[in-house]
Amino acid sequence: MPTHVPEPAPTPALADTGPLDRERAHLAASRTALRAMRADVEALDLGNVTANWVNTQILERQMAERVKALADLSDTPLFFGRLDYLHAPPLSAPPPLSTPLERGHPHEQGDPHGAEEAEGAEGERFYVGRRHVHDVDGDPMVIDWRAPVSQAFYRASRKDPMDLALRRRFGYTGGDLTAYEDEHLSDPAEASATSKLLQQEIERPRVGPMRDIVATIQPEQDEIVRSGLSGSVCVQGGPGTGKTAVGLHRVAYLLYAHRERLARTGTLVVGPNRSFLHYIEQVLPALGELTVGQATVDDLVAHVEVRGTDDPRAALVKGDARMAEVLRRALHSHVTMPTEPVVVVRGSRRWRVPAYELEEIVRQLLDRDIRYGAAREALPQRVAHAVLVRMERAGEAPDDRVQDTVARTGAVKAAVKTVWPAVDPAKLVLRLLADPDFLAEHAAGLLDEDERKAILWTKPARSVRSAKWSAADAVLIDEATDLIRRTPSLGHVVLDEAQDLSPMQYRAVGRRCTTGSATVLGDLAQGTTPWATRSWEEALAHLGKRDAVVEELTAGFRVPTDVIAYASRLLPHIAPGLTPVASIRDNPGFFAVRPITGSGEVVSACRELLGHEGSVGLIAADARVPELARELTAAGLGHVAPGEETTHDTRLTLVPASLAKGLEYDYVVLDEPCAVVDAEPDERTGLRRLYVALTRAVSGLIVTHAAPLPEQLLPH
Ligand SMILES: Nc1ncnc2c1ncn2[C@@H]1O[C@H](COP(=O)(O)OP(=O)(O)OP(=O)(O)O)[C@@H](O)[C@H]1O
Repeated sequence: MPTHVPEPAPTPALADTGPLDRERAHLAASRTALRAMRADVEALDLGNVTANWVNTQILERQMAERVKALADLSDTPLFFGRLDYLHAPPLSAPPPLSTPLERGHPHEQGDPHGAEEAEGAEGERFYVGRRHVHDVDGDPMVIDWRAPVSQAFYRASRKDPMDLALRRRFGYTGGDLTAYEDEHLSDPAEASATSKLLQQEIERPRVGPMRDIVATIQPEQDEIVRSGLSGSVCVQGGPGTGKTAVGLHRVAYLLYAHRERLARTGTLVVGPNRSFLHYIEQVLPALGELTVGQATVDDLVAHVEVRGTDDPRAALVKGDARMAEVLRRALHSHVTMPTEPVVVVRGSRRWRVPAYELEEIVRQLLDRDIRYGAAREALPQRVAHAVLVRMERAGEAPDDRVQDTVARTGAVKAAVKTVWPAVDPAKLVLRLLADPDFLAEHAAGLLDEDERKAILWTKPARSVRSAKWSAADAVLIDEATDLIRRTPSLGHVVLDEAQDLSPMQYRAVGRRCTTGSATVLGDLAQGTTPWATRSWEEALAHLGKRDAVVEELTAGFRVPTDVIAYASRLLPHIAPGLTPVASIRDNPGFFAVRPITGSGEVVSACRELLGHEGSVGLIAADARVPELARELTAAGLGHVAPGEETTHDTRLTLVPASLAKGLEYDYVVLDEPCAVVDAEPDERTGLRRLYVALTRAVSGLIVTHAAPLPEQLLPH
């Protein structure tokens, strides 16, 4: 959470302390009301609600979560905006609400705006905040930012005032309300001005993990945040355009609007690595959402222990979508057509289903779009049914219990075992990677000889346990697992830094939201894997979300103008055709490119930047990290690794370039661009890695280099 909120610059409105005092009084009253709401939940006697032990446990857990969600965090403003409507807002459908605990209070149920009249006779006034707060009579004091009535706070403009007489933004210092800023959007005489509070929020020094942007979501971001649950959205956006922020706020919005459904099906945020997930993990809890899962793609497919690595060539082939077909063929090759009849003995009679009829049953199952495992389970019943038909023809009247019994007879079981054997997904992949003939047979027409050679193990593993599985192998096992048994689908998945996923990884994520929707976030220019996404259309097809709407964000909230202009010199070489980011930061930031003669000067640059407020990152090619760590330590500069907590005294993070993606620091020292480029297998990937590293700074960047700079960075 943010630990520092700067004092807003005085605005004309500040001169009049009367209104500010009234707003402070409303804040104090809202805090009291929130405390009362919390006390109400704590005092709930569950014994009266349910006599069932399991239900009590569930309710207790929900209650604990709700109590947590109702916490009044002293440094988090309870509301950040006020809306005075000219007229009563039009009625719109309320978001569906479920259990009393989720609803929180009966007054949240029947209120179509997400708010009743906030201040009765005073008119239609709403305070917009992180969560809904009501007084003892159930009248709303703060409206959830996600409620329909709050939308005008984000979207209203002079062109479309959305019936607002006034939009007021509040400025805070710590938890204290210290400023406000008014816009009378319907007043043609009032000139439009950029919001200073918005600018201050954007330029606030970064400390610690990512924070929410709920007070300053921009209209184009809000459109994505509030897009419906049924559709998938893909957001292409350059560094710092708020993709991650938008994705997280979208989950929060969807959880509000479809709480019951998503509580049942679940939501998940997928990020590139642990340090990134750690960086973003506080955003949703700060918005009162505690139930969203977080995982890397590797976590999702963790069927085996990953102890091996692939060379890029092997990883490229293993990640190719053609592997899905290879696996499908290999799996189905286990099904053999029956050559023997099944003979079931019951009492004195023998019932015989001939091979050709069994073959017909097997063919029907193969033609149906059902999983291998489900078909295998259906087969004994089908065979038993064929037996029953014969019994009926012979004048018997067997019921369904007889069919079950027949399905369990040794004869039927033995036939199923031969015709449709159980397959272990890891063993299937093991055989493909270990047995050249098996691979050649099922990859015929799909993979050429070189490709097959690239993925075959030179030293074939003997067993699933002893195999040195790679991350790409685990994805193959996940695909095979899904071919055998359908992976359950979640209600919504947010996929961040998507551009780095292989087609097979997209498929792995896609099968976790087959019946749900997805928010896909990424930047084609930041793709640094050998299989990096070339087009969103293609990626969405692998994900199974062809119908997703692709949106582009181009306004940059992170990187200062000079720095983004410098980094954008790389764009024609790494992603021609992409729109460069336009920084909306007022502060031009600090930017220097320094030729140096030794690592000591890198340390000096860090020391210099630590003289400013906020976090500092030293980003370097992975191989240079140990040497730089030694230099920093020798110079007495404490530092942490990404994912580790910075402290007041240790604000410096030493970041291997491979982990910089998605992260940001107030000030960055970028060590030796050439080394960052050279560490990658090809120049384009190297330049993309450099682009990522160059775009992590919020307030200032120093590039230090002893070797010449990559020529693509020189002015054209
Ligand atoms: N509307 C906004 N108001 C204030 N800050 C914002 C807004 N949108 C984004 N930001 C801030 O800008 C910074 C960059 O946002 P974010 O990390 O979501 O960008 P990104 O597009 O995911 O970047 P990258 O491509 O580098 O991963 C964050 O500090 C975020 O909080």
